[in-house]
Amino acid sequence: MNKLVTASEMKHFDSYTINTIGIPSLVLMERASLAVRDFILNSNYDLTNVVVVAGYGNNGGDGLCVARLLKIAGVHVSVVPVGNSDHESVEHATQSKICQYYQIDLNAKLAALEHATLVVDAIFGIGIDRTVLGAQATAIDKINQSNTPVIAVDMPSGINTDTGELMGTAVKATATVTFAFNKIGLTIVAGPTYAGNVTIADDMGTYDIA
Ligand SMILES: NC(=O)C1=CN([C@@H]2O[C@H](COP(=O)(O)OP(=O)(O)OC[C@H]3O[C@@H](n4cnc5c(N)ncnc54)[C@H](O)[C@@H]3O)[C@@H](O)[C@H]2O)[C@H](O)CC1
Ligand SMILES: [K+]
Repeated sequence: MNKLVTASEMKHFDSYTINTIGIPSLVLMERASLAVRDFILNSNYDLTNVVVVAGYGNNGGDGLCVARLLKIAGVHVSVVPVGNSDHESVEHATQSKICQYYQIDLNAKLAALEHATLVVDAIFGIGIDRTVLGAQATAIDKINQSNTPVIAVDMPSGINTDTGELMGTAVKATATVTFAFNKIGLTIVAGPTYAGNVTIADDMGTYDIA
């Protein structure tokens, strides 16, 4: 039975894996993104036009990595950036630089959702810590209005990792691929409804220091 973790427990396992054991964060990001890519490629979703909606943290970094991996697999994919680029994480910047070598549109507009056949939600993961407002709330509402299948990266954006509560608004995902361990917030309150079918990518290599 896969354990259920909180955001802080997950962050503790991540940092132990990265800083003590020595698996680089970009390696974990690549393994997480490969799990999302495999889930998508092994599914029956229409991959004619995949749109990744990405924040500027590491959840967004995963989204950029997924976009690259799908492009390499021959999928037509574009990225809609959402949020404040001043808050870009180091890993997100690295993934953004890599994507530029694969001719991926990293500045698509939200209007791209009107023609998407599949949406990848990479706005927020376990780092969400306050009510969703502004550009991120607009993006989430546009995703929900698009009536397009949505694959959430790690968490449906807007759902609190620990409580399962809506942080103002949240992506209503068709399916969620969550990393290493299941999250408490995916199993209670609004989590199950907004997560859809949950797949746990439990072979990430993230160390479980019980
Ligand atoms: N567990 C693993 O093995 C791996 C997890 N990864 C991915 O990293 C994210 C967590 O990334 P992080 O940068 O800590 O946070 P987020 O990307 O979720 O959020 C970004 C950033 O946004 C700020 N924020 C929080 N709430 C709000 C809000 N309501 N409005 C605006 N901004 C907000 C806050 O500062 C956050 O830091 C995890 O989910 C995985 O997807 C690794 O990449 C791969 C391995
Ligand atoms: K997400």
